[in-house]
Amino acid sequence: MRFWEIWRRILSRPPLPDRSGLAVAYWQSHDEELLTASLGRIARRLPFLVAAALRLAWQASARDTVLALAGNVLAGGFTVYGLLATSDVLGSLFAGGPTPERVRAALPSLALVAVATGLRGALLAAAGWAQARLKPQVERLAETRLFELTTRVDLAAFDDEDFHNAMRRARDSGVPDSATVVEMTIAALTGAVGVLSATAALGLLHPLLMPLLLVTAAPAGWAAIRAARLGYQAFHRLSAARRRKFMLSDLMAERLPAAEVRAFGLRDFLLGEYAKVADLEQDVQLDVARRRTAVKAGGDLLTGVATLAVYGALAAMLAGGVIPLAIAGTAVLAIRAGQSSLAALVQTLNRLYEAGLYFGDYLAFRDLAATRAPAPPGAAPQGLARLEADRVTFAYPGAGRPALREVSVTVRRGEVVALVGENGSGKTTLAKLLAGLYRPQSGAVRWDGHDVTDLDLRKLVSVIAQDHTRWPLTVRENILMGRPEDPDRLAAAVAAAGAAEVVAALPGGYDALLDRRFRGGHDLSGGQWQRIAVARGFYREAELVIFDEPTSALDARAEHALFERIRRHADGRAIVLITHRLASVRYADRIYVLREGRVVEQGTHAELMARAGLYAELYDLQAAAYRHDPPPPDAAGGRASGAERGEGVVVP
Ligand SMILES: Nc1ncnc2c1ncn2[C@@H]1O[C@H](COP(=O)(O)OP(=O)(O)OP(=O)(O)O)[C@@H](O)[C@H]1O
Repeated sequence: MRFWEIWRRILSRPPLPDRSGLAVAYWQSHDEELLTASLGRIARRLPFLVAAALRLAWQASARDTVLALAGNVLAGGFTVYGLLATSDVLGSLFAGGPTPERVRAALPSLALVAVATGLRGALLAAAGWAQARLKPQVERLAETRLFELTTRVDLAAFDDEDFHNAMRRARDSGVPDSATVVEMTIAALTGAVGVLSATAALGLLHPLLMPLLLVTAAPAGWAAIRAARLGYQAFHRLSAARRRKFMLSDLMAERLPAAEVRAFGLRDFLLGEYAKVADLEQDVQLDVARRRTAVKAGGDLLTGVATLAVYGALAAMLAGGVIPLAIAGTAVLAIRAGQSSLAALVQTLNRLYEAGLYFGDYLAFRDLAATRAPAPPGAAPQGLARLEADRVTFAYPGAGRPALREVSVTVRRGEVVALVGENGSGKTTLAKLLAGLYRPQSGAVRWDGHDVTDLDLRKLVSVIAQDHTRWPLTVRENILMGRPEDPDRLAAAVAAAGAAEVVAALPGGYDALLDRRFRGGHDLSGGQWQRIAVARGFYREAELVIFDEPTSALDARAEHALFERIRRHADGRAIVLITHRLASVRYADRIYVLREGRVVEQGTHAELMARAGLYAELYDLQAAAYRHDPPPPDAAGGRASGAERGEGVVVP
């Protein structure tokens, strides 16, 4: 009574110490449904996981899968054969007559035992070799499939926290465990064949012996499954915490944030945040270790009791004359062989079950990602005459309010269309919708009348993003971005972006590696990086080119030159330009002014100035700064008189 009480208390889960509210912090997600799934439901899931793993193995290498499976099954057949031959050996040895006679009579069966053991060993070795070859092939296939999906899902999936958590689980554990599941499936099959062989041998010796072996299976099986489940629950509970830990470790140990960490004295703050997450992780892991130990001890104890009962039953059968001594002797061997196969099987099932849960995450992520993958794009349009956003509304996943509401804009071939507005007004979001990177929740973006979601725009759109990626590649690769090299076009794009002197100054020129983390790597200034990013945009020769703040890091001369080139670049293509430098949009064919996700004004510079609205107000503020004027009266609401407007003002 007392034992059960103590054990029950060890197994019960005490509430985790909530250090600074981390256990319920916003980034920590729980999937209650998975955590509370019954053992029965999970056990029903195993065959599905095994089938999925074998399918993956088959696709990775059919030959190695067949060899691994067939080798193990055939080896099991030789186990039965060897045990039956052993029974004959014992029968001959326990028979009456002089000892040399009995040994001689046992020799043929002994030879058969030796042959069966040798063949079994050879088959297991061949199967083991096939299994070892299978592992890296399966892992590679699983990883390739994952990255095929992560690079295909729509951009909005990356703004979704649930998607991120699922991706992290699939990547960190699902992929390595896909190979483990395959390995354990084959090992479980080997163990099962071993147990079945021993059971079959016992059945052939005497049918009553058969159930005895299975009695020892129940407690160990229970303990294995329960322990695996505890481990998985801990992993799941820590999924979001681990993601935050990785993020914090990047902030503390990566080159990019290193300067700000020092400049802002963030060391103690970051270490403190890290300690909170690490404490939580440690608490959960210790809790699981404690409960796993209790489960294992209980399982071992019950297995010992069951083994005692089995040998007791065997002794009773022998004493009662139900089985002869030779059969009892072979039965002991068969039970021992069966038990060691059973122990291996339970261990394997334990690992299979545990890895299967993570592999289940991988499969679930693949399904989830497949639902987030856009339909295969249709044909690529031949050119572009008119691109139009028609009353588009778009909200980011989980965002309270839409970033764009009922926005309509039009860009025609040969035009430069500018999007202006204050921070957060929706310019970048609109540009991404125009490029077909996000899908609007209502309304449509049409490319010559066709919805962009039905078109393959990959070769027709060039986006020079505000937060462009600093690819850790060579200068050449940074500009070509996987396109074939055309030296003339490369030189023209680099010149147009004002990047020629950047390339010339780098040792190695186009072949210079732009990543200081590698030996011989270089880094560029913010403005130099921006020139490379602009060259990347020019190189693509797209029908639609989107420049999102292309000059934010450029010096005045480079900025002026770039806007001139952008205007020239519009010849034959459509340009969307996002910038806060309003002097540079004066020559745009049309300007759309956004405020809180809506287009509040549109027209040419002259029309918008005459309208005396938001655009004119922002323009005057900038112009006044360059003229050293005091800001126009009532800068927040009204604006200066028409005479004060910046038509004639020289703004760099
Ligand atoms: N990935 C995202 N997930 C959720 N909300 C976002 C995301 N990106 C932008 N937003 C929100 O959408 C709104 C519009 O952002 P957007 O980047 O389009 O503005 P913007 O006009 O380009 O601003 P800026 O001038 O500062 O570049 C903002 O309220 C912003 O907080």
